[in-house]
Amino acid sequence: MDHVLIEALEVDTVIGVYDWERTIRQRLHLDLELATDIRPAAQADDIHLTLDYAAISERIASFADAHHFALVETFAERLADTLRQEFAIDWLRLSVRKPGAVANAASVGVRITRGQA
Ligand SMILES: Nc1nc2c(c(=O)[nH]1)N=C([C@H](O)[C@@H](O)CO)CN2
Repeated sequence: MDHVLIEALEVDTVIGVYDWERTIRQRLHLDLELATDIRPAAQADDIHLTLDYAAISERIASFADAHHFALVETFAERLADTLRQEFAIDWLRLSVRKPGAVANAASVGVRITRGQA
C-alpha cells in the first residue's frame, strides 16, 4: 500500500493533566502516514484523486486550535477519528509528541494505528 506522509507537523494547543497546563498553549509534533493508492492520482496528475496533505494539515491545525484535552492519548484518538470521518482515509498511523514535557527526554508521546490497511 502507498502512503501520503505528513512529517514533523507542529501545532499549538491547550493540553495537559496539570492545572498550569490549562492556561497555556503548548506545541505538539505530529507525524502521519495515510494509506491510499496513489496510482490513480499519479496517472491523471489530479489532486482530487489523492489525499491532499495541505488540506489535511490545515484541518489538523484547526482541530488543535478548537480542542483542549488533558492527555496526548485523547488528542491522538479524537484527531484520528476526525480525519477518518472527513477524508477518505482507510488506515493511518499517527504519532503525537510533546517535546519538553519530560526534562531529560527529547520528546514523549503516543503512536496509534487505526483502520484497515
Ligand atoms: N501517557 C501520558 N502520560 C502523561 C501525559 C499524557 O498526556 N499521557 N501528560 C502528562 C502531563 O501533562 C505532562 O506532559 C506535563 O509535563 C504527564 N504524563
